[in-house]
Amino acid sequence: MSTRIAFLKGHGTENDFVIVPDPENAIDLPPAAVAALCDRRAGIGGDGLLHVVRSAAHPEAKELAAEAEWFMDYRNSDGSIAEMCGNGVRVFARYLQRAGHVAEGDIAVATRGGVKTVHLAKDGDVTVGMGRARLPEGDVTVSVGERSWPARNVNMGNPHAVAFVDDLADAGDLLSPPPFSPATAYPDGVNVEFVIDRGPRHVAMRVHERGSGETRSCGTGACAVAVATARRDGAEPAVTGTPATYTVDVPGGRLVITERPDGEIEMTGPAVIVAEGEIDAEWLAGVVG
Ligand SMILES: N[C@@H](CCC[C@H](N)C(=O)O)C(=O)O
Repeated sequence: MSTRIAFLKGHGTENDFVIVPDPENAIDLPPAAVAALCDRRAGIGGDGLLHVVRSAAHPEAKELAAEAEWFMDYRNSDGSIAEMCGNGVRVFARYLQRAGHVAEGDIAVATRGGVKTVHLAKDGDVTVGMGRARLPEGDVTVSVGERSWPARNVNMGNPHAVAFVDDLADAGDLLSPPPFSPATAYPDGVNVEFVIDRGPRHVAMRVHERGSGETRSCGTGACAVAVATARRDGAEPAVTGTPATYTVDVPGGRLVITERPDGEIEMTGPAVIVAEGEIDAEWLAGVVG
């Protein structure tokens, strides 16, 4: 009889994740295993995978264990590692609540982008403190086919290029990563957001995620978009002393993002667990080879 591995499936604004609870870090998840699990036809399907591990049991998070009991070992659907996932961390917290590992209120989650505070109500939306944005200097351009746009370089722990376009359809089918220049701007690749205005402090975006392709939402991307739009609008909370709140529509829903005068960014949106089941460990071992 084959061993079975528990999993859950969840999403935040339709940015969907395979969740693998593994408190003691006992499950081997090489990139090929992650890619197989995230495969929408031959696997479970997801934009990424949330490996749920106690910080003390993970070499990358051990030193954060005193601050945060749980580590979000996030992987993109191609198996690559990313520093942070804003929708993922809200879904991760929702899972911890459902599993009885945490109660309502504020909880700390360790990520490769540092410890994040997530506010969990019993039901409803989940808010996460995303930290501060960094805005590296220098002009960046992104392209789709023959068209190019200037983009704002925003780092939310992970890299983003934010381009304002006339129409979200201008981004085309986004079946491959939009090329960018200069090549030195993003040595580890980049998430690219295409943005249009919808109204005062209200925008809509599409995103091509590094390691996952076009997704229906990206939390770090929505924060990057909010910050880039605020700067374009001349809103700089650190200078004005007034928080700036932007509504960001994504294909899978809506996120609300506030940048405070101290630079800290909060993002609020839904986080839902939709299913749970078991992975056949023999199948997984077979696909990894
Ligand atoms: N969907 C995520 C971002 C996931 C990581 C990204 N693809 C990267 O490689 O940086 C989010 O909600 O932030």
